[in-house]
Amino acid sequence: MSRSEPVPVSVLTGFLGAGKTTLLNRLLAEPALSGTGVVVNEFGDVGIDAALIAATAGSGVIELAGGCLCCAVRGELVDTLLDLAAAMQAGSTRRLDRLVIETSGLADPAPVVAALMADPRLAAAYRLDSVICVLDAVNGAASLAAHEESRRQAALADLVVLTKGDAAEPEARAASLVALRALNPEAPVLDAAAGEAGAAVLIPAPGRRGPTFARHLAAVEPGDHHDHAHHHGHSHHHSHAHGGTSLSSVSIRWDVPLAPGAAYGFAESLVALLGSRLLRFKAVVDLQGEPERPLVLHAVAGRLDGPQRLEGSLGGAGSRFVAIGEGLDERVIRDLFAAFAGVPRVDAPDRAAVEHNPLAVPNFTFR
Ligand SMILES: Nc1nc2c(ncn2[C@@H]2O[C@H](COP(=O)(O)OP(=O)(O)OP(=O)(O)O)[C@@H](O)[C@H]2O)c(=O)[nH]1
Repeated sequence: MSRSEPVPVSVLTGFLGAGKTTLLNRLLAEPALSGTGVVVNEFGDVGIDAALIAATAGSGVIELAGGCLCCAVRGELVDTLLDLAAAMQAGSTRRLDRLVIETSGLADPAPVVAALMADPRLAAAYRLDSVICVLDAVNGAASLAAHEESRRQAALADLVVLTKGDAAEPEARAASLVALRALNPEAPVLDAAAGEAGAAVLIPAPGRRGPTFARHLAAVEPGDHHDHAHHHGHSHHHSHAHGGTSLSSVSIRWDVPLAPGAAYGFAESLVALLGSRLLRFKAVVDLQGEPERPLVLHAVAGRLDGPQRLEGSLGGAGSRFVAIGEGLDERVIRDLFAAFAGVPRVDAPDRAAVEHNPLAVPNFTFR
């Protein structure tokens, strides 16, 4: 590809935990896709996906955490892409064959697509190739029914990759596809469980319909009462309010290596405490005595997946935990973590608990 030719871009979208990063890792391992760059966006304040992608594929990954690409960090995306284009042009960065932008699971992809198509500086350097939506065969129908973001992701897709077909009941898989078709009757569906989601996901077969201005820009029109606003709290907790529900994230960083039981126990307790209100939980954990094999934990839609391991250390960045859900109480989550991490917290609620506890030591008060 010549220096002046635009770099093809695929926007990889799909609801929280649908399997975007897992798919991307699989694609990046394909020899035909070795020249692929990645920009990954996360809702939580601490980035986890970049560590998972970098650890698996060893490719250059640019991380945009702390909000959704569609609003909170859209400006950062534009700046990042312009910087990358300038670096490729100057030859200080390897020329990419293609770029994948993995949006957060809560992002509306339409403004990202609009930025790529409408900004003349970006349009000169990049060419939007496809919008790929990852649809979870286990949780897809429920996500599409409950979340406007999920519906917009599905509606805008040129291509859908169905994930978790290996784990889904046939009824759940069929319901996900029916719900998809009601929103997007045309996009081809590749079934990852059937081995269909190879390099062709990013290198379109001749004849696969590409994105059109009209369709994408129509999807950007705010004609569907989509109310999308961010309210940033302090740096570890922010929310995403829309359509009457409020989703928020709580992020924890922890510098001291943890016992596997502490990390897993925290995750199990969080899932038990919050149930389906916990839309997503993910963690990379620096384990005591095993710095080269960090623990990876995922929960999706209130269900904890089996623990996984990374090969390679976290590079001194410490453990990171992110919970995303409805009505999260940051204080409760932090206290729960502290209990598993073995850190006593003598603060206001504990103090109240002891002072008002009928079993407390008589006349004991906090100073
Ligand atoms: N059984 C099964 N599990 C999968 C599949 N794809 C992903 N998962 C699991 O689903 C969980 C979430 O996967 P991710 O790839 O992190 O999902 P994501 O869409 O990137 O998540 P966010 O970026 O947080 O929205 C992990 O536990 C994965 O191992 C699949 O095809 N089959």
